[in-house]
Amino acid sequence: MEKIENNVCSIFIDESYRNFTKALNLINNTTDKNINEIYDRVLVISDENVYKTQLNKFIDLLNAKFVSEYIVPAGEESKCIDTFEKILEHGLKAGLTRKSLIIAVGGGVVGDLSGYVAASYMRGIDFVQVPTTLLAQVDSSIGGKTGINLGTYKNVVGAFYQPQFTFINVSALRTLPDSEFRNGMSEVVKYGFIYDYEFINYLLENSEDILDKRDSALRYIVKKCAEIKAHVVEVDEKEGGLRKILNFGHTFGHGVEKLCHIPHGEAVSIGMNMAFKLSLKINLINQEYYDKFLQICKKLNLPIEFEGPSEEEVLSIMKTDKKNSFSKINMILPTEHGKVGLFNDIDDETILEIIKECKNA
Ligand SMILES: O=C(O)C(=O)C[C@@H](O)[C@H](O)[C@H](O)COP(=O)(O)O
Repeated sequence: MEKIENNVCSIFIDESYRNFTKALNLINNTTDKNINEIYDRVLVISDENVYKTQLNKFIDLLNAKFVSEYIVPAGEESKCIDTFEKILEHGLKAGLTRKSLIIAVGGGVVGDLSGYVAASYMRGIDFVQVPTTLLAQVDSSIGGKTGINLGTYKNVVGAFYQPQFTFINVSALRTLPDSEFRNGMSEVVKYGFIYDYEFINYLLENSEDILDKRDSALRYIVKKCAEIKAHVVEVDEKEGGLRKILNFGHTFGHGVEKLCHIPHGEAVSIGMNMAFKLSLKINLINQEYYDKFLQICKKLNLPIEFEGPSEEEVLSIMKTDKKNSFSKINMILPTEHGKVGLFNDIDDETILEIIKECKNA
């Protein structure tokens, strides 16, 4: 088991769930304690897909006496006020106290939702992230962004609330459907373009091993992304500055995600394409750099175009992004190899043109 630790994040990376209790003890400065000697009750929140494939294995290894489960339907629709309220009620009925623990076992939806339940229940109880998808392992389970959606407003209700730790079992990725794996690859690629351009070369050179889900490649990419994310979050936990770079691809992406009902990661690669095209148009980058982006998307089968809504509809969703201020859309755009910058002075006409160019006619 490897550990990544800084002043804000604690992350364990392993190949099974066997060392979960060891990680729990390490974080609590105890040795060999059963989970119910540390927490009076445990609530495991998960979704239907994980329930079918992995949850029993995880709960058996937990060896807890006082444990209950709450299973939500798989999909973004579960990240809503209704499910949030039902889980809180379940927590009360199950007798969860301030000395109880919530464990989120699943993808980004389960992690975001469970984290917000933990942040709100009795004004905050401990929680642990156990991400089972690539997207959750490299991104959403790290950094303490928790929350739910409100209608078309994504993640608009929530809190920065750090998990006690994130426990990543990389082998959970082996059984991940290809579409779900691709969903996470967009966020993986994002790290190369915002922070570590060498990583893009690694991804290009090892794309076959990655797509075949070879152990060493999976472990390398999960560790690399977790290290970058943990560092960014340590420098800027509440997104006052540096952390904004993680939004690369998301401002455009959230627009198409909502309107086209496509998975988050797919929307992010389409959103990164829009950001690249815009950078090219306003001469922040050259064609060669954009071609590199196109090359990696092709190698890893990441979508770069959307179908359906008009450019005006996409723009109107972009205008509801919670990162906007003073009526300006804040956008993260590529500026040089492995670097991005924040821009908020792009006029609507230019944005509309770019959205149109990314529409599959
Ligand atoms: O952790 C962050 O900070 C990120 O921005 C990571 C994003 O990849 C992630 O999708 C996040 O959930 C989007 O955050 P939001 O602030 O737009 O809700």
